Amino acid sequence: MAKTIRVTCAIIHDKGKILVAQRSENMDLPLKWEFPGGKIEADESPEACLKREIKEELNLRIEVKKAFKSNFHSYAGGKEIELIPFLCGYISGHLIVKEHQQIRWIEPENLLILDWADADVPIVNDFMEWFKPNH
Ligand SMILES: Nc1nc2c([nH]c(=O)n2[C@@H]2O[C@H](COP(=O)(O)OP(=O)(O)OP(=O)(O)O)[C@@H](O)[C@H]2O)c(=O)[nH]1
Repeated sequence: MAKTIRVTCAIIHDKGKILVAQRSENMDLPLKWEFPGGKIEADESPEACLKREIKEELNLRIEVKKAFKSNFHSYAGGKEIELIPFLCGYISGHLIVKEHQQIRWIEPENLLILDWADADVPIVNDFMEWFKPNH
C-alpha cells in the first residue's frame, strides 16, 4: 500500500480576508485552488513545515494559530495524502508568488465559489463552520 503523504496547508487570515492560491498549469491538480503549504520533511513538525513552505512559496512570515481537523484523501492514481490545515496570521514580508498561477485574498464567505482540490473541500467546510459563529 502506498505511504500516506503528510501535507500542511495554511489558512492565512488577514484584514478580514483569506489567502487562496491557484495551482499552476504544470503542477499536479492543475489550476485547482488550494491553501498554500507542502509536504512535511523528515523530523519536521507540521508548524515548522508550514512556516518554511510559506516563506519559500510566497515570501511571507506567518504565525501558526490553530489546528483544524486533518483530512485523509485518496486521489485517482493511488496517491493518498493527509492534509493538515492551520489557521495562520500574517507577520511580515512582501508577497511574491513563486510557484502558483495566482493568489487572491477573498472574503471567507466566498471560499466555496472556488474550484478546490478535492482534499481541500472538507477543510473549507470545517473552516466555514468554525468561522461563521466566531466572526
Ligand atoms: N500545498 C497543498 N497541497 C495540496 C492541497 N490540497 C491537495 O490535495 N494538495 C496535494 O498535496 C500534495 C503536496 O503538494 P506540494 O506540491 O504543494 O508539496 P511540496 O511543494 O512539498 O512538493 P514538491 O516537492 O513535490 O513540489 C500534492 O499532491 C498536492 O496536490 C493544499 O491545499 N495545499
